[in-house]
Amino acid sequence: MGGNFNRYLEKATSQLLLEPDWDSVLQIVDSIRMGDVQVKTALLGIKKKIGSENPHVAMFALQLLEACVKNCASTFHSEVATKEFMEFMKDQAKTRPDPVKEKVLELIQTWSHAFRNEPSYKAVEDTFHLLKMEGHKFPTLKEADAMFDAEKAPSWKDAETCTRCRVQFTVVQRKHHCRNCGEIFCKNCSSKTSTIPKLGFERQVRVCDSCYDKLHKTGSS
Ligand SMILES: O=P(O)(O)O[C@@H]1[C@H](O)[C@H](OP(=O)(O)O)[C@@H](O)[C@H](O)[C@H]1O
Ligand SMILES: [Zn+2]
Ligand SMILES: [Zn+2]
Repeated sequence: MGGNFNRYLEKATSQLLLEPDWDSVLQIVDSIRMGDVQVKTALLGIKKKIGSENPHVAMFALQLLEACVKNCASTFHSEVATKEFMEFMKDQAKTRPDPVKEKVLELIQTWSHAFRNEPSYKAVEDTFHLLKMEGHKFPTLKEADAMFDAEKAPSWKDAETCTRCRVQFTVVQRKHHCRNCGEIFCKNCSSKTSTIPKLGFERQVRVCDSCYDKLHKTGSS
């Protein structure tokens, strides 16, 4: 699978392109969402292309990064919102000429707005404020660009009894977690699986009975 990713990355950031190769971009987004390529590996590959001396390659890589942040949900966001990656983006903003510099500033501003309620993604906001303080000119924020689903999968709770039926966990009565609410359940109360696209789970993952009903409500309006 990784091989596919690299092939599409080369295609999506080829210096011969006159405009973005959106097919390859979508293939890359899919392979990240399906878990065919590790998020860390994908971001490392994109980062190398952003750092390319060739401004066309760098721009296509930034547009690819923008699409991945918009469509790959929280697993990808948490890799982008790290101090290391934001340090890299800050350096790009300070050392590259336009249009690369302008695109980097635009992305940092958009993400800072989109992640404004996510304390664990603070590195983005810190980078935005720092560059602002240094006097870098940011383009006008387009709210629409920041309206992607930045919802994060909930962290898993721990307890000694099932959240739903209160049965005591033992060496045979094992603990299980619902990926949608993060609560802890016995096997009986979490025997269903579901995809959870809004949290980036494209494959069937374990969910508790009430989350299953919420995710699959027939929408009886
Ligand atoms: O089977 P164990 O060795 O107890 O380990 C448990 C499984 O890994 C569960 O995965 P699952 O939710 O996919 O079942 C996880 O939710 C629990 O936290 C773990 O304690
Ligand atoms: Zn139970
Ligand atoms: Zn649940």
